[in-house]
Amino acid sequence: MEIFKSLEKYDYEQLVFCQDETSGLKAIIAIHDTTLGPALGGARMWTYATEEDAIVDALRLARGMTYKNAAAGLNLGGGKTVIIGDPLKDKNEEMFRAFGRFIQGLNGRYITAEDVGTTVADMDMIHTETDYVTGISPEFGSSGNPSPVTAYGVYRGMKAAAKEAFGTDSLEGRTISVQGVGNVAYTLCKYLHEEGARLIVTDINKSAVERAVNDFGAIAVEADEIYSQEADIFAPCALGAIINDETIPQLKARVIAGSANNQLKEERHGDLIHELGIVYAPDYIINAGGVINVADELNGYSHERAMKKVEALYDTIEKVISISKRDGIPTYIAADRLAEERIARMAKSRGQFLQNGKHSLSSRG
Ligand SMILES: NC(=O)c1ccc[n+]([C@@H]2O[C@H](COP(=O)([O-])OP(=O)(O)OC[C@H]3O[C@@H](n4cnc5c(N)ncnc54)[C@H](O)[C@@H]3O)[C@@H](O)[C@H]2O)c1
Ligand SMILES: CC(C)C[C@H](N)C(=O)O
Repeated sequence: MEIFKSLEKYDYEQLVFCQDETSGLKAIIAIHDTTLGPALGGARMWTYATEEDAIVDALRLARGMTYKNAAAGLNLGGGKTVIIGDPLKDKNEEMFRAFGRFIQGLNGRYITAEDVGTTVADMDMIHTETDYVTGISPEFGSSGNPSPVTAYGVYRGMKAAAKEAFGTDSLEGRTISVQGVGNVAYTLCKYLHEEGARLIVTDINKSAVERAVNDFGAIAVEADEIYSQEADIFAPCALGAIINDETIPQLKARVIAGSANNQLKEERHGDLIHELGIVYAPDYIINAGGVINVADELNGYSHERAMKKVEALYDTIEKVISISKRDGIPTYIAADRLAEERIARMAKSRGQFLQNGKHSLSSRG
């Protein structure tokens, strides 16, 4: 892999390799763009088949955070970490503390949080070494687990997308197929069930499926059957690249609205679903609830204030759909425009982020 070529492609600022033999830490921090502020993005722990896969994932996810944070109106840039390892077997305290020291070494250019495979407890361990971590335990004045708030944002965004497709935002009686019923999707299913939606779920983790079946009367299907279900809405809430050449022909849903990052395998898949008349709620718009919630810690966390902002993701999805219709472009391009225009406007008034003093994270316990 030609690393500098990969960085040049989307103008990444920095790629940091973190290695600590004692704890087994092997992590890659990608900082995409700090025009709007320090790069905030979660740390994903995953068993990557190759180091190249890990680098590619870190880069893709970091760029996604630049767009997510910009479109959400946050004064934050985009970054992400991948930690190479099995979150069920390879975690230890020294690993997260070593990672925390690497973050501290970046002096505020990167702030971390949870992502797939990491938890509030992991963030607390990182916090013993650095203040540049969010989503730590509420006892520190922090916002805790971002997943339920992400779920609320997805629920709100899904309603806005449903309004476009069906003329009403009520989800009562709608059939919604949910791929992956982990941290975010469990709470999403709760909202949907409470509104009277019919749920079809799948997960490679059988106990996650059982929980959704028992708690919400969901119908369980095999992992590869989820795309072809007779559903009104498809909610991808597992991993990325699931909208692709194999899955698009199977889809019957008129709306795609879920929490997973990087849902389109390639941009052309966004064009394809647009041509098919599917209303696609762009991933980084609809799943911004978690980052909006953790970012609120930088102002001294208020759950009420954060939830108000997350509620407004309904309006952001409506705005993206209206740009898409006005300009005759797919929603993923409309979302990119929203984010890019904000970054360009701010770039005129400020250059690269510099940590020039303190922010309110420094005053936490
Ligand atoms: N947690 C957040 O606040 C947040 C915020 C924004 C975006 N996201 C994104 O949302 C997605 C879900 O996040 P989460 O925190 O709920 O993660 P999670 O790990 O708790 O849940 C993901 C679930 O998907 C399942 N899964 C994995 N591969 C699958 C497959 N091929 N088929 C079916 N199920 C599969 C896993 O077993 C797991 O139960 C991720 O893409 C994440 O990046 C999460
Ligand atoms: C900052 C975090 C809550 C990030 C979250 N995992 C996301 O992808 O948006």
